[in-house]
Amino acid sequence: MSTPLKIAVHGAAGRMGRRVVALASEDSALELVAAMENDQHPLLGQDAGDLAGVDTLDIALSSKWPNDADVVIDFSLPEAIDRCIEKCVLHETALVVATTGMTDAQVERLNEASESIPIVWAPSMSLAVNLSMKLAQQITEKLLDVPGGLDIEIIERHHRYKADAPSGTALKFGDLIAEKLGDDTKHVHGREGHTGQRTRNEIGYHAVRVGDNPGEHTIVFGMLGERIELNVAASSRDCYAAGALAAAKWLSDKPEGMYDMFDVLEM
Ligand SMILES: NC(=O)c1ccc[n+]([C@@H]2O[C@H](COP(=O)([O-])OP(=O)(O)OC[C@H]3O[C@@H](n4cnc5c(N)ncnc54)[C@H](O)[C@@H]3O)[C@@H](O)[C@H]2O)c1
Ligand SMILES: O=C(O)C1=N[C@H](C(=O)O)CCC1
Repeated sequence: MSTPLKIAVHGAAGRMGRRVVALASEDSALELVAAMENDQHPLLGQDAGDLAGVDTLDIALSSKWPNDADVVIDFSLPEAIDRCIEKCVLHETALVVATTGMTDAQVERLNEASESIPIVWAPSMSLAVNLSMKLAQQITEKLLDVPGGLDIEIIERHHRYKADAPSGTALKFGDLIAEKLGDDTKHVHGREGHTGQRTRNEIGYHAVRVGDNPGEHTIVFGMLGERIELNVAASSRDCYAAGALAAAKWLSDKPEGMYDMFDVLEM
C-alpha cells in the first residue's frame, strides 16, 4: 500500500474543519498529522477526532504549525489566512484554500504564494456547485441575445452563523457569468429605496441567512414570458469536505501554481 498523504486541517474545530477531520479519518489514503486552531481557542489540547465525533486520533488541537504535512486544508477565517499562507510557503507545503471573504490584498498574497507552492483555491469545493457554475455560463451564452433582454439575479441562502455576505460562491457565479455578459456588467448587491428601473447589464445579489442551511444558490435567468432558475443546494457540509479532500489528493503531485476546482474536477 502506498504511503498515506499527510494532511493538516487549519480551522480544525470549526463547522467545516470537523467534517474534514471526520471524512479524512475514514480514508486510508490520508493521514491527519495536525489540527490547527487559533492560539486562544478554548479547545486547544482536545483530540481532533473526539471533536469531530469520530474515533480518537491522537492528534491534539494545536496552534503550532506542523513541518511534516504534505497538504494543508484551510477552512478558517480571513483573519487567519495570512499566517496560513506564510507558513505553507515557509514549509513548501501544498495548500487547499476554502476560506471565503478574503480582502483583495489577501488574494494578492495568495496569488504571490502560488508562484512557489501549489494552491487550489475555490469558494465552493462542491462538485454540484462547480458543475452548476459551468451550466450558468452556458445558459448565459445561449440567452445573451434573447428578445426583450436577459435579467440575471443570484440568491444565496446560508446558515445564520455565516459571517460574510454575499457568499464567495455567489461572487464566483457572478464573475463567471460576467465573463459572458461583458466587461461593463454591474454587480448590484441588494436593492433598497427608489432604485429606478433595472438596467440591462447588471447582476443582482441577495443573501439570505436562515437556520442551519449548509449552502444553497439559485441563479435566476429572467426573460419576458419565462425564466430559468438554476438551483444547487447542499444537504450537509460533507460535499465541501469531500471536495477539499479530493483537491488535496489531486494537488499532492502538482507543481507550484494557482488551481481551482475546475482543474481538480477536470471540468
Ligand atoms: N470552499 C468551500 O467549499 C467552503 C464550504 C464551507 C465553508 N467555507 C468557508 O470556510 C470558512 C469556515 O467556515 P465554517 O462554517 O467552518 O466557519 P467556522 O467559524 O465554524 O470555522 C472557522 C474556524 O477557523 C478558526 N480560526 C479562526 N482564526 C484562526 C486562526 N488564527 N488560526 C486557526 N484557526 C482559526 C475558528 O476558531 C473556527 O474554528 C468560511 O470562510 C466559509 O465561507 C468554504
Ligand atoms: O458555510 C459557509 O460559510 C459556506 N460558504 C461558502 C461560500 O461563502 O461560498 C459556500 C459553502 C458554505
